[in-house]
Amino acid sequence: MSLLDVVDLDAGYGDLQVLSGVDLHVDDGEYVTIVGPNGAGKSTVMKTIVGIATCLGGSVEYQGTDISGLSPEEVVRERIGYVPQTDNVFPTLTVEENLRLGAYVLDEMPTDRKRDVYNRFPALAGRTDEDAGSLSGGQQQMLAMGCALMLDPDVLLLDEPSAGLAPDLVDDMFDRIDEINEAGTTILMVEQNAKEALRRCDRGYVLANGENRYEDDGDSLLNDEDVRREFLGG
Ligand SMILES: Nc1ncnc2c1ncn2[C@@H]1O[C@H](COP(=O)(O)OP(=O)(O)OP(=O)(O)O)[C@@H](O)[C@H]1O
Repeated sequence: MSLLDVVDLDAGYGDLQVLSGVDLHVDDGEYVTIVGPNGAGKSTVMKTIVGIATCLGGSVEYQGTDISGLSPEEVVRERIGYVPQTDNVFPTLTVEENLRLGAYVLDEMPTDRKRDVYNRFPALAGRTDEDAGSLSGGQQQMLAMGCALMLDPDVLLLDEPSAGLAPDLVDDMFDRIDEINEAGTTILMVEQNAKEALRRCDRGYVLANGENRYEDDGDSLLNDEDVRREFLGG
């Protein structure tokens, strides 16, 4: 049993089926990435795990329990953190207010977690009372991750964390993700920046047309001639 098991998953939006028979697993402590072309269904895998997209068949199991019928709020209570690709902070609320909302399902604001988030992302610590919308793109992405980390998640789902960042910030973002994983949080990440994601992760999946195409450790996928030709631009 893995920490997270996606088994023969069919999923989509309403009647529209996007995923067909997707299998994926993430072990405790692992860093797993999903890559593939635009529209492959990568984000839909994440959205199905967190209860936003519709599971039409198969299952999502977390610590051996089927969670495919849970609402997004129930999934968060299972300590599955999720950072969507866009609109992942409230721009008119302050940094501090965003972090409080990250912990909204908890009965009490966890002060230790907040301190940990500020230690991890010092750029946020000096801007606690500023509106999230006034932060740079990179800082907003860090705040979005901070909100998810407020729950002390066992696993963090990251949907294209490098999207929209200036090139010099992309490496920094990947370094932060490495640090979060090294501190013990399991990572499942979707990335357009496929080469860098595969370099950083333990294992990767290539999805295309809503189906599994390749699965291997990151370096093997990076060095696989077919994967390179079909999906990594040679
Ligand atoms: N809310 C939605 N309602 C209906 N169809 C959707 C919705 N979100 C995504 N889709 C469709 O599902 C398919 C897969 O989209 P998805 O966002 O999962 O792909 P992706 O691999 O993450 O691509 P990208 O890299 O472009 O984000 C696409 O055809 C997309 O148009």
